[in-house]
Amino acid sequence: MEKIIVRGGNKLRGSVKVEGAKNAVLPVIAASILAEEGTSTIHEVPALADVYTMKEVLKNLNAEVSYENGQFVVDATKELKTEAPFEYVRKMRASFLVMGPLLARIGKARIALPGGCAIGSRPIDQHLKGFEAMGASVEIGNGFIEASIDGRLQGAKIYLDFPSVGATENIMMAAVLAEGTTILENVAEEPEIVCLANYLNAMGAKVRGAGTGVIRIEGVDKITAADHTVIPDRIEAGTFMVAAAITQGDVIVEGAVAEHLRPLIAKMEEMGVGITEVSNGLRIVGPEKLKAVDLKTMPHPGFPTDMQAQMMALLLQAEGTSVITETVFENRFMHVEEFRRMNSNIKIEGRSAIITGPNNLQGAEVASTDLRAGAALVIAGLVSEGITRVTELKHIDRGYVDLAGKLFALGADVERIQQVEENVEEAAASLETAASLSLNTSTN
Ligand SMILES: CC(=O)N[C@H]1[C@@H](OP(=O)(O)OP(=O)(O)OC[C@H]2O[C@@H](n3ccc(=O)[nH]c3=O)[C@H](O)[C@@H]2O)O[C@H](CO)[C@@H](O)[C@@H]1O
Ligand SMILES: C=C(OP(=O)(O)O)C(=O)O
Repeated sequence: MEKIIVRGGNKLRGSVKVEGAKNAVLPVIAASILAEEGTSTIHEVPALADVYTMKEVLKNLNAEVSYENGQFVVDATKELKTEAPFEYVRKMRASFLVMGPLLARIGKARIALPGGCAIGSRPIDQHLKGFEAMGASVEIGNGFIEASIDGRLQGAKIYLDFPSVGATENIMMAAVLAEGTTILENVAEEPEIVCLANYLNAMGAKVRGAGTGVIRIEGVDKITAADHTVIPDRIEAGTFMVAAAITQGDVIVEGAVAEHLRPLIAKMEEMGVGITEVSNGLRIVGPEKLKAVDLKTMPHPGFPTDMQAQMMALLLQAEGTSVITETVFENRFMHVEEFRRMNSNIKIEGRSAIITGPNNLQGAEVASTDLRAGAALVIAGLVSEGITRVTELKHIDRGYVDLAGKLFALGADVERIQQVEENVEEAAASLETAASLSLNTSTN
């Protein structure tokens, strides 16, 4: 079984470069299949498990794809197939983002129903409401969602009940080839939405208002491939900012865009962390003592849910009582049990976690429950007494390129190892898992 082993106590120093954003690149790759003509080259594409899954989804749809040295090249000019099987959607919900482009381009899509995951039930009703408003008929059966339209989608006025990131992206991609104008209200305003809109516009779409609460899309007759560079990953940047702060370190996070990180910067500054903009990113200086703060996760520009677990690790070290309220996902406190194994004082009351600190954290064997939880446990290990062993690294690999290696380069005592099992039962269980993993990933 692979583990990340952390021995706490080292202060982080130096520079770390962030990758292109996972949550921007996945919709951008999905959008690339809108192009009936030409080849798109997408730059700054991080080598993440999710990117390889998306590559398989596109290949399965009959697009020609290559991915080398951070460049993802897509030629989707051949006739596309309509189906994304459960094999992919199960590994990564973002596979569902090909539904909008397929409907727009070929009028039909059959995608496996995503189902729930560790952080919540994650329905897709808002995506479907958008497609139906544009004239598509949607049917659910046998674990699949089938959407189709005779002729072209029709522009429509659509109000989202919640500013869902995925629904905003999926509907936006469908609307670029619709007949007439689509007005999308109460949409997500995340930087990743702006990144997608910029790519769509480079391909000849007419999308206005991305980054605000209302997006207006004038349908066009044809989309042509284009080159695009993905924005830096604000969540990876935030993860290193927290790692620097918790160790009283002094780190430059290269590529961090302050504008994308306002809510995190504000909260970390309230805690006493020194943050300054420098020419190539952000410099983070961790204080000797951290102050407790309250925070609530919200859609952008509110505090990002994807930074909640990492901030919990930081708040464990703060003096006093902090309250974290998770409003975006109903079940995103799975890491609390793992933090408790590291000797921390956290109470859960409904959607809030009440943290009393500072905690005298102790190393333990803990499991990543999702990608951000995994990163947060590694961060907690950086200031724990003794050795922390983090397992279930497949989650971390969905969202971080070489997390252990990058922390090591900053001076942390961190390594990723393949541990030989100590007894026969464990070895057998591990072999079984490895066999099923290799079956699941054999297409990657
Ligand atoms: C690949 C990607 O970009 N993932 C991000 C994206 O996920 P994702 O796009 O799945 O997140 P959404 O913004 O859609 O989900 C937010 C909330 O809305 C609910 N909802 C969503 C759609 C819908 O049709 N109905 C509905 O009720 C979800 O269950 C959830 O409670 O945004 C999340 C919220 O910032 C981030 O945590 C994820 O990292
Ligand atoms: C929850 C996340 O991603 P996804 O929506 O891909 O599961 C995340 O990036 O923290």
